[in-house]
Amino acid sequence: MAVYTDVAADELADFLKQYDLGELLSYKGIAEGVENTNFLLHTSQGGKQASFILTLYEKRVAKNDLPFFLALMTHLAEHGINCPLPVKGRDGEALRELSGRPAAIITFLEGMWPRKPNVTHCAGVGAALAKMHLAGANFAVRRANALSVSGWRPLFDAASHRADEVQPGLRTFLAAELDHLSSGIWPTDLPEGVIHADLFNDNVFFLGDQLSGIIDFTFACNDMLAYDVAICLNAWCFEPDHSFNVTKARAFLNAYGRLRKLSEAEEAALPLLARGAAIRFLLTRLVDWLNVPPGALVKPKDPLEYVRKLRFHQSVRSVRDYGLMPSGLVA
Ligand SMILES: Nc1ncnc2c1ncn2[C@@H]1O[C@H](COP(=O)(O)OP(=O)(O)O)[C@@H](O)[C@H]1O
Ligand SMILES: N[C@@H](CCOP(=O)(O)O)C(=O)O
Repeated sequence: MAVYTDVAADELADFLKQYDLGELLSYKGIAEGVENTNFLLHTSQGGKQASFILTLYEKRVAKNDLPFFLALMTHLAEHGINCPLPVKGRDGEALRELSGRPAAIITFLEGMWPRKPNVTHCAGVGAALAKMHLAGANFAVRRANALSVSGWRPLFDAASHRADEVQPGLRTFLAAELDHLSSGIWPTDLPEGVIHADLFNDNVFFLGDQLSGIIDFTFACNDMLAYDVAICLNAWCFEPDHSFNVTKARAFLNAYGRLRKLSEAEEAALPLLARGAAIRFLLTRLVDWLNVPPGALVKPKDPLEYVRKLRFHQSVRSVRDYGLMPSGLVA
């Protein structure tokens, strides 16, 4: 997250009167993340201190989708996933408005996101992702993925005229990849369900090496479960020098597969899905890189990291390159 919208102390104190959370002791903007405005709140009630996260939903979040995200967190928490819970006001509502933005308070999750993910972290994420997919199976509310194939072209159109400022040749590289991925080869018949769609290391908390919870459901939607796996391969299994770490990938995929086995079709589609996931994050990063709002407290993420990842996936021939023996083959 980041801080795009400022909230004055008296405005926040008034806002909190709608909740049973006690008195506001302090609050501060959180500089991490890029999508929404987040504040850490400390309140005091009956001599006890408590912490909460206040989110003001910004640019990429459609107001109509907010009930989906809030209901999903509640559903997942009720089905054994450690994730934040929306806090309801005295009127029973979790979603309201603050400083002209849709806003919600969620519970604070203990833990730290790993700055340097190791193999154990990757295995923890694989298990947590599979558990989330299973827990989401009977969630009735639906939300289409606005950032799947048909959502990539508008991002490209918004940024392509300046892409070569970021790296010479980037525009042509992106155009060719987009044409390839939108040429009718994107899978349509793989198992679907609720996906997180942004399970990066800054959205997964650990206490030591033990995964303690997952946050940030503002891209969650219904899509192919294997696409979520592909997003995590991108987010967790590359080194800071952008080389692919097959040991991390194997740990991640095996931990996932122990709880939810990938079908042969899902395995076969993984290189393609990983290319799609790479271009999706490349494009949103590129748009953000070129459009930092003046005065915003935000550190845009490097789009070029995803050029290198995408080139790697382009060279992948089968799931073996991700460290897995394809199902159906004897080891
Ligand atoms: N429920 C939570 N508990 C503890 N910290 C949180 C929680 N939600 C967000 N944070 C903190 O805020 C940061 C940004 O949150 P995130 O949801 O990723 O932002 P964004 O809405 O921009 O995607 C996280 O990296 C974490 O440090
Ligand atoms: N994970 C995305 C950025 C959006 O996620 P946030 O949780 O950091 O706000 C990326 O790495 O491009």
